[in-house]
Order: sequence, then C-alpha cells, then structure tokens
Amino acid sequence: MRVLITGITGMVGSHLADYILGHHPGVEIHGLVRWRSPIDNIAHLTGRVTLHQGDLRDLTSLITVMKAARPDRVFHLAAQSYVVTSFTAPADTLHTNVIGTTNLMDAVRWADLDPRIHICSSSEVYGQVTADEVPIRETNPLRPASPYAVSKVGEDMMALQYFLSYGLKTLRTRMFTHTGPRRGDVFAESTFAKQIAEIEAGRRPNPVQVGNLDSVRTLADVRDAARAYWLLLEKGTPGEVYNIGGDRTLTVGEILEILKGFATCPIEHAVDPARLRPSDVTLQIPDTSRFREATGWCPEIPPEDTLRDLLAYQRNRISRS
Ligand SMILES: C[C@H]1O[C@H](OP(=O)(O)OP(=O)(O)OC[C@H]2O[C@@H](n3cnc4c(=O)[nH]c(N)nc43)[C@H](O)[C@@H]2O)[C@@H](O)[C@@H](O)C1=O
Repeated sequence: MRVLITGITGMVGSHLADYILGHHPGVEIHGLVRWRSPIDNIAHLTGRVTLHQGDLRDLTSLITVMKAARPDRVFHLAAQSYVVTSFTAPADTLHTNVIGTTNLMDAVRWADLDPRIHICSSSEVYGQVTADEVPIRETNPLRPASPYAVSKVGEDMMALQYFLSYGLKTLRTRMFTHTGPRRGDVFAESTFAKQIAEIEAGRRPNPVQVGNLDSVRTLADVRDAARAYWLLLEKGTPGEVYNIGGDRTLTVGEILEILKGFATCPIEHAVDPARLRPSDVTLQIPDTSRFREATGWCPEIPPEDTLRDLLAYQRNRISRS
C-alpha cells in the first residue's frame, strides 16, 4: 500500500509517519513538502519516506506529486493551523486551507486515482458553544468564530461536496485539541512549555507570558491522534464526518499548572494583553462516540504524560540551540 501525507513535516504528519513505520512496515510512505519547509521533525525518517516537493496553492505541482506517488490513501494534514495568524492573514488562511484542499482533491481527479482521503477539519468549526450544547456532536451547528474556523468549514464542506458530486472517498475529522512533542511553538501549551524550559535554562526571566487561561479544552496526545487517523481510513465510512478528541477536560490554566509542576525551579506567570484574541472559543468538549463506534479507538496517553513529553521536547531543543 502507498500513502501520501501532506504536512509530513508538521507535528501530526511526522507522528503519523512514525506510527505507520512502527506498525505497518510494508506501507510505502510519501510526503508532500513545501519548498524550503524546515524538515527537523522528519530528519530521523531520512531514507524511510519519499519526499515530493509541491505546494497546496499550486495545482500543477500537486498533479505531478499525485502521478508520482499514486497513493491508495491520502492523509491531508497540511494547513495554516494557527487561529491567531488567521486574524492577521485571513485571505492567506482561506487560500491555503480551502483552495489548497480543493487543489489537492482536483489533483486526485486529474491523476485519475481513487484513494481514501482523510480531510482534517477541526473542532473550531463549532465556534462558541453554550454549556447546554456540550458535549459537542457532529450535528451541532457550525458557528465559526475566526477566519481559521471559516477556512475549516470551507475545507470540510468542499470535501463533502466532492464526495457527493464526484464520489471522491473523502472522510472528514473534526479533531479537538491534540498536542505533544513537535507541537509548534505558538500554541498555548507549547509556548508555556518552551518558556518554562527557557526559564529553567536561565535564558529568560520569570514570569511565563500567557493569554486567556479560562478556556476549556480536552487534551489528546498527538500519538493517539496519529493512531486515530490510521484507523479512520481503515474502518471509517467515506462521506462521513467524525469528532475525535481526548476525554480529560482541563482549563488552559490547569494545563499551565501541570507544566509548572514539572519545572525544576519556581515558575510564575502573567497575562500579556497581546495574547488575548478578538474572539476566543472557550468551551470545547467533544462527543466522540461516532468515531469510537466506527473504529474502536480510544485515547490511551494521559495529559500528564503528554505534557511531560512536550516539556522534555522543548528542553531538548533549547539545550541544542
Ligand atoms: C482544534 C484546534 O486547536 C488549536 O486551536 P486553539 O484551541 O486556538 O489553540 P491555541 O493553543 O492557540 O489556544 C488554546 C486556548 O489557549 C488560550 N491561550 C492562553 N494563553 C495562550 C498563549 O499564550 N498562546 C496561545 N496560542 N493560546 C493561549 C487561547 O486563547 C485559546 O483559548 C489549533 O491546533 C487549531 O489548528 C485547531 O484546529
């Protein structure tokens, strides 16, 4: 079997490649890499995966990649994924996520292939929900509260439309917060871990700079997420959409406190007004029963282990820089 992973240089894509190599050694892995993308997260995979240069914004490049890789399965994980950047660069976010996904699906059609395609939507599509609307089911209303969320609604709906109109075997996930080693520095738990590691190393003074600590999230481990995505294309139904997420509910402040508990020195924190958003999504608790029933998946790694590993990853990066 041949798989193509877009976003293979990112946190989830690199862990998915690790998972496949570890559990399904006969699978041939191809990865889409944007020109000049940093490849630190997949340096350890050299010689074990085939990389193809291309760009989601460039249909011609995607057709060339599809014809070369000829995947049986496509995991589309590449995206502009940072909510805050979407407020400052909304058009860029829409282009990469909506047009880029459309280009990818068109490339599959142009190359005359019929793979199962994982389209990675997001819990952000549900936007701000009220207390009586949780746990969030796939049937909850979509009320996107950021340009990023709008882009994921567009990506999600284009995948549905290509299934309905052309029979493309798209399966959509709406993943809730997931993290672990290789998480981008900008996200909440990752910037906290990075700042703590810098304070421990004497590279920055206390306090850790934070934004809104009251948001509620469930935290899934990226390695559980990678296993979920594999199971999705093994056992899921084309045309369907599935919520996926962790089962421990924490405020962002509680996540910070867990990380502080692992620190080797006292850590303080202070709110930086620049880290507050024009609108924030403060309550995200999923109902993942549809996905669990379809695949048998459930999360295995507790948030404490995830956050310990994330801090270890940030410490390691700082010690090497
Ligand atoms: C499922 C979804 O998950 C992610 O989106 P996100 O939830 O917006 O992620 P985040 O880590 O940027 O914010 C989480 C919460 O934490 C608050 N917060 C406090 N203090 C800081 C802070 O200092 N930095 C950041 N970034 N957030 C902070 C912030 O206001 C928000 O309420 C992406 O993977 C996205 O791609 C995705 O699809």
